[in-house]
Order: sequence, then C-alpha cells, then structure tokens
Amino acid sequence: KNREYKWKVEYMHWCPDGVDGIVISINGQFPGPTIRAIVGDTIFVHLTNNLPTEGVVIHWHGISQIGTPWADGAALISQCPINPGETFLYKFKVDKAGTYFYHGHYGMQRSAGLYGSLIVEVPKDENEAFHYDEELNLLLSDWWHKSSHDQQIDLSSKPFRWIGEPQSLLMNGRGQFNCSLAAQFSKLPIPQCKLRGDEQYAPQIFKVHPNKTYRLRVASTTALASLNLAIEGHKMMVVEADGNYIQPFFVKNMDIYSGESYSILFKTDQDPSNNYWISISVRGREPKTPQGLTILNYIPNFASKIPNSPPPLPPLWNDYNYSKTFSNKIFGLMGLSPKPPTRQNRRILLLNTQNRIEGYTRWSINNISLVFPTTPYLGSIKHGINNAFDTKSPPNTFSKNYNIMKPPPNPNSTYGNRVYMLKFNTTIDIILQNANALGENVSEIHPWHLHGHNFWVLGYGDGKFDHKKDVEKFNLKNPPLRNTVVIFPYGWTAIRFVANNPGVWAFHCHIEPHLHLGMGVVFAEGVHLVKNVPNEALNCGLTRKMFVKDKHI
Ligand SMILES: O=C1O[C@H]([C@@H](O)CO)C(O)=C1O
Repeated sequence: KNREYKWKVEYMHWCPDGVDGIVISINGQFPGPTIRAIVGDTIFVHLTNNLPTEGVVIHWHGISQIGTPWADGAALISQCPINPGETFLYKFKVDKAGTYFYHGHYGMQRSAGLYGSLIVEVPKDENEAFHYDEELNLLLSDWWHKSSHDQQIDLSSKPFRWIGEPQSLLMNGRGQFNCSLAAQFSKLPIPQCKLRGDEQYAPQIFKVHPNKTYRLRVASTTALASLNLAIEGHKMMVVEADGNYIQPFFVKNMDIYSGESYSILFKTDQDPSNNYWISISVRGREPKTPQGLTILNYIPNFASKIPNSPPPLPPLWNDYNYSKTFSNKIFGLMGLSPKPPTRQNRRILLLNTQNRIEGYTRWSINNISLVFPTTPYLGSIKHGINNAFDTKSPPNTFSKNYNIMKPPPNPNSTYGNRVYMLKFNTTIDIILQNANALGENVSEIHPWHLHGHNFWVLGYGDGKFDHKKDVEKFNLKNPPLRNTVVIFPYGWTAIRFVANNPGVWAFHCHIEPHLHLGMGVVFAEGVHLVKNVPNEALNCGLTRKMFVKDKHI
C-alpha cells in the first residue's frame, strides 16, 4: 500500500516543559506526526521546507533504504539540504516491522525538536513473535532552554562552550521544568504541578486496563542524554531492539541510548486502585536534569491520582557495570534473527578521541574530525566527481601504542571528509575503540548509529581491543541485530555487517553535539549500482553544476 503525506516544516512557539520556547514543527505538531505503516508499504512524504533561512532534511532512522539511498535524509551524504520554500519527495519502502523514528539530520535540527515516531507493523494476517493485548508508544527526547542555534554557535566557538546538560527530559514531547508531578515525594523545594491536562507540557497519561499485556514501544531521539526507563512496580520483558527480535528477558528498569528503540511487554497486574509512575532518568553523565515522569493510569482511576510511592530510583549515574549487564543480556532470537557470516573480509578499527584543532574542541576518528563536503557523496561518487572530497583512504586503524587511558598526547587532529570504500557484498567488522577525552580521567558513553544497515553486535569489552584474545570471544551464535550500539567508557564494541546495500552511509555518534563536532565516518558500497536518483536530491555543489550545464546558466 502507498501511504502519502504532505508535511510542512516550520518554526513554532511551543512550551515543551512549561518554559516558552521555539521548536521545529511538522504540520503544526510537536513532536511531528506518527507514521504507522505495514511492512512492504511505500511511504511518500512531500516535505515542504518553511524554515525561512535554513535547509532541512529528514532521516528515517532504522529504515534500510534498499534501492533508495537518496531518500536516507542525511544532508550532504545522501542528498542536498532542501532549500527554504522548496518541496522534496521522500519515497521509500518500509522493509521490516519494528519501532522506529525519524528526525532532522542537518546541523542541529534534531535538538530543535524535529522528530517523530515511525511504526511498522507486521501484515494483518501475520503474528509477531510475542503476544500482547494493546500497545502504547513512547518517544523520548531531551530539551534545552538555549536554542539549537545558540548551542551550535557555542560548540563552534573558540574557546569552546559546552552546551551542558538538558534542562528537561521529554516523553512524547512533554516535560515539566518549574514543577514536579512528584513534588510531594521530593526533598527539593519544587512545587507540585497544577495542571488541567490541556497544557502543551502536561504529561501524556498512559491509560491501561487491569490484567492485560501491553506492548510499550519506546525510542530515544535525545540529543545527549542516555536514559534509564522504569515502570513503577511492573516487570518489563524486552522483546525487540531497533526493529529486530531479541531473546526475551526480564528487567525492572532498562537503559536506552540515543538512537535506540525497544519494545517491552508488561502486565497490568498491580493493585488496580492505584496509578503508577513511568520514569526516565539520566545515565552516564552527572544527573543535573530532573527525572522525566508520567503516569500509568489504571482505568477507571482518575488520571490525576498521584501514585502512592515515590518515583522509581534509578541506578547510580556512573554505575557502568549496571549498564553493561543490561547490554550483555541482549541476544538475537534463535530461529528468527538471522545469524552473521562466520568470517569477515575486512576489519576496521575506529579510535574515538576528543581533540583540539586550531584551538577548537573537536571529536576525531583515527585522528580525523569529520566535516561534510558541499556536494553530497552519493552524487559525487556515483558521477565520478573527484574533486568533491578527499578521495584518499581514511586510516583503517590507529597506532598500536596509543594509550587509551590517557588524554591524547598530541591533541592536534585534522579536519577531513574521506570515505571508507567498502567492497560490495563483503563482510565488514568494525571495532569501536573508546579512549580518554581531553580531561584526565574522563571517558564518555557514545551510542553509534549506522545508516542503511543493521549490524550484529559481536561483543563489548573493557580497555584496548586485543586482536587475538577478544576475537575469540566474539558471539557468532546469537548476536543481536541492531542499528545503534553503545561504546562504554574506556571500552570497545565489535560489530559485523554485510556491505550489500548500494549507497553512501553515515556511521556516527548519535549524540547530536558530538556528530556536530566531527564524531563520524562515511561508508560507500556498490554506488555504481544505484539507480534513479532524483535530480532534486543532488541540486547543490558540483552535482548542481552538472545538471544545469546544458542550460547555460
Ligand atoms: O563533547 C563534549 O564536551 C564536553 C567536555 O568534554 C568538554 O567541555 C562534554 O562533556 C562532552 O560530551
């Protein structure tokens, strides 16, 4: 089935957490409209850019874009930014059921609120691998009172100005800054929220019937925050990760990093005369942001009935072992989750470091800090334009002697826009190696997202990756398939994927300011096989000159 949408993207006054601000809206909505489709459907989004002075694109996070790499919505990788006033048609097939989302992928427009949910259901006559009665949808994000423009300028300033922690955590675009739903349980002098329910920042209440099984779809599009999600008093069974079946397991709370999505099942088996908290809390960074809260409302209780107990207490923000335990519980579902090829053709090691370039603070991968060219790679590679970017091969690894436990000895790095050219249909292993940042004893969490593919997560480890010992420990039996995976402080993560999707694909830290500061790489595979790229996708830079040359402009 074809599903066709007309979207207008524009700035709008909005009040996501009780403080007036400005968001990027779609058709006057924040978050943008939810797309619901069925596997095999073709989505048509006619996107009109009504931002007065900026280009825009939208990335369909988790959709493989098989045959339509130009619709991936990564600015200057898969397409030109859509100019103000212009309309661009995204047309792509949703190839796999699951919980996904979409978001801006140009500058820091995701931080400005350009995002929404994308849910792909199994066909009506097919069943999921698990049973549930009803479903709920939860899109998580974080919110700053400083505009995304201010943030972008801060990050690009000399001396560097870090954006700091978000003021609020949002659930389906709603949070509370000046009041708390749980003030009566708080030691802080914060007032109880007095809400009618129709405020833009009033929580979305999750209404449930007792004694049923619910599927909660949850996706995180945070700009920075890693989160821990809990439903007070309810055990959660995790069944889906990034649109892939996983071996179900029970937890009382779960971590979710930017770029990830999950489905969890829970039973409404608690005392039905009470309501319960749903909470999200910051992990991995000092928790300077209040917990995000909403209410699981057992029908027929009043939605305004405050739960009897304080909101769930999250694990300590720096208890990384807790987070590792969670990540290490995720396995592919035997029989339903495809297995990885047993051998790789190429192994690439990517060292993540924080650096300075000419006094600017940046992030680098193997000592190169990514800046995008002005011609989208998909166009320049397909049309053999050699002067659009640096065509030298980027480094396949980093120095063996590099001490990941110390700040970079020579913090200088360089800007670059090289591309990892992957031989079509080969199996690629990537080892993401974390290291100490510029400050002593600092190493941060980075969730890495791959466009155009799912990958198998073969393992995580502490310290520096060891080619002999660690490879032997790779899980080739039931690794989970994902599109986003985290690297823990001072640790490494190994993934495997098959370069079988013709196109040019970003692989980057999903923390918005980190990507902005250069933390990403670009892969290209089988670009000569890409057909039917609409001219509108390449109407900028050197490819634009190509299209207009006949017209003597
Ligand atoms: O990119 C970052 O910069 C700051 C800090 O490292 C320097 O101020 C921080 O916490 C980041 O995640």
